[in-house]
Amino acid sequence: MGATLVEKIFSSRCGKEIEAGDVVMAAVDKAMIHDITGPLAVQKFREMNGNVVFDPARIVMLFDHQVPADSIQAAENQKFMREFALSQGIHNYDLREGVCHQVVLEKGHAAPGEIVVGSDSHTCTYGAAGAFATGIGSTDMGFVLRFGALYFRVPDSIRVEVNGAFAPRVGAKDLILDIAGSIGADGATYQALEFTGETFASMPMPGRMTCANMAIEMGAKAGIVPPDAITWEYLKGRRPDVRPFTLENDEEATYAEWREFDVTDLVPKVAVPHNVDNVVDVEEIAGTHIDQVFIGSCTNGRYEDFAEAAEVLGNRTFSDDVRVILIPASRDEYLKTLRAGLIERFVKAGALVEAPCCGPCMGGAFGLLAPGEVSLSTSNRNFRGRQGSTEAEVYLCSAATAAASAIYGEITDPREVA
Ligand SMILES: CC(C)[C@H](C(=O)O)[C@@H](O)C(=O)O
Ligand code: SF4
Repeated sequence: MGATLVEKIFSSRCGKEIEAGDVVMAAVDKAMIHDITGPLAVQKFREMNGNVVFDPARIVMLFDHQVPADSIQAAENQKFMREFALSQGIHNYDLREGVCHQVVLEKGHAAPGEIVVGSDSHTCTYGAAGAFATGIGSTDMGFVLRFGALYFRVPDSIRVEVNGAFAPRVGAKDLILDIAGSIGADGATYQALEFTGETFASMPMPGRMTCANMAIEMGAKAGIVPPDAITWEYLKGRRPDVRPFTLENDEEATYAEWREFDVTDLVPKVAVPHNVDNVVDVEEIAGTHIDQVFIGSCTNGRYEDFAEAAEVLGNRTFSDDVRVILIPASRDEYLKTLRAGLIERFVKAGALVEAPCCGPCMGGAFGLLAPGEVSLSTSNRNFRGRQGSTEAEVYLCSAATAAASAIYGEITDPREVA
């Protein structure tokens, strides 16, 4: 019998043949905690009589949701977490690097075949690097901090096969919105999405991250892209301890479903309020007035997103009627964007460029919307209240669509901006 990628990973980690549906105790390679969920996980760890963490080198701690601290409570949480890291000898911790998921990948904390957990739902992003990565709750994380392992019910997989080449100004975000629209916000609950086909095989890492990131928006436990030359190239220098090896699904693997997409005729897509699977072609809602544009987050806050936004912007400026907030997802991405001269261009065009953090993505630190306001955002969630008032609206799109719309103050098809 053949195995899916996820079954292969669990079989290899558990040292015996594992099938979807099996419940196994598996060791984790890395565990990620952040400023918001970390304190509760530490509390749970202590309640389990935790004194010393299982392995400080396998814990990654990052601050991103409320940085710099935006309230006394946030400052207290961060102080508490810093002290915990120091007392436990956790040195993979940083207060300045940026959005946790981007930083985990950049620092090589996730590699093919590894099992990585994080106390954040978008931990599934690391499937872009061929890892089985999933978000867990704080009680589970307390257990992981203590024992370095966790019970998993091995998910079955939906094979998402994508073929064709993208048209100009159409890319990974449009694809994953299209997939979310078709699978539905709960269409992959407790399953894994295995992203295959020629489109993924030629997709650079940033696009793979965007797609794996949004697996959870369909309810999936994980999203995974089979590791290939692109993955190994990305890991070069980040993971000197890992040598390339083959990790692929078997021809005869059993999938819960097999879905096929072709991007040849794909057009820019937008998820309209208030659900991620309310997906329409941009032209259907072109002209919708917007108050704020956010380009950033673990979904689309990478240099490539800003480069595309800059291409669309050209020598224009952003509309005076729109607050344009741009936040590179990490210091590395910020520096790349800075060195390319894009930050200066964006600032001159009227944007606010902030230091790496989650920003307005979940209506946390800043960039909140007033009742009746409309946001166009490159992030991953648009439910009511996500970016401020429950009476506000959030639309989700690619960086190209966000930039085009920011120029005109209304939702605009990026293909129309010559
Ligand atoms: C704060 C955290 C628990 C949350 C998550 O788990 O995803 C956040 O990152 C989000 O995107 O909503
Ligand atoms: S950028 Fe948004 S989705 Fe990503 S971790 Fe931060 S709040 Fe969650």
